[in-house]
Amino acid sequence: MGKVISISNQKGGVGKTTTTGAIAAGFKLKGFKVLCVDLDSQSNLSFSAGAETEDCPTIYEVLKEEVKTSFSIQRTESFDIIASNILLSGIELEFTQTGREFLLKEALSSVKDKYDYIFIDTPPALSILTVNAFTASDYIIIPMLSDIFSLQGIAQLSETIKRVKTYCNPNLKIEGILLTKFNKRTILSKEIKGTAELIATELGTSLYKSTIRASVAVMEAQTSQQNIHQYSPKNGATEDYLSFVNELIKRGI
Ligand SMILES: Nc1ncnc2c1ncn2[C@@H]1O[C@H](COP(=O)(O)OP(=O)(O)OP(=O)(O)O)[C@@H](O)[C@H]1O
Repeated sequence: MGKVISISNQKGGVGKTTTTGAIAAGFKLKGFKVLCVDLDSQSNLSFSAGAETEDCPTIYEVLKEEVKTSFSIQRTESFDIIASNILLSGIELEFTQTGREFLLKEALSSVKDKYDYIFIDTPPALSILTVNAFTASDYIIIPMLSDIFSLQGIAQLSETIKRVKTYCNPNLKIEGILLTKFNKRTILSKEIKGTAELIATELGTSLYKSTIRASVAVMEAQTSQQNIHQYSPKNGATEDYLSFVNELIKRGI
């Protein structure tokens, strides 16, 4: 039975999509069966994996129960993926029925045993989509930018996780916090790590030993629709993501 892992932070641009794609491709490289679910209506993960987002079944049709989950899965070089579509942005108003928090969990139940890991890229908001992701997940990984503004909004994220644990998914666990675009060489880096450790403790989790450095190769790989491991295997950020995958495996995720 596949483990389900949400990559989440309601702040935009912190590296959720990049981290989802890089670790999913990293786990696949190690021989695991991997599925990604793009729950962000911007469809960046779908695009960067080279998946179709128009004229094909996406997570939108799956959540609306118009297609079977298995029919929406696309096979790409990087990993299998259920793509997203811009229509997802209107879902808050469309889905008003009781039990709407469980739609994704139910949709994934029929394909869970075909995969070792299912990674969910979540939108930059604490919407019904994020609640669906948390309800369907075993773990949450929180990517965080190495700046002081990252503190903002953590209380709301923590509150949402607590509510999902109480009402929808008591076994949900925050696996850890990952510092992204992190520059070890700056004078501020120690201070930022200290702050991130404090946030982690407050959330009842820990800061990962691995950090991800900034590199132009990340954006170049996404633009050329390749995963970072294919695009630039010797790049520093690629090495960082591989050590992160190894750290996750060591932690028994
Ligand atoms: N390690 C990195 N080095 C350089 N650029 C990066 C790195 N990680 C992410 N980026 C770039 O930063 C931008 C935001 O990253 P990403 O899309 O992964 O964040 P996000 O949290 O998913 O954003 P959103 O909230 O909008 O969905 C992208 O242009 C991405 O290419």
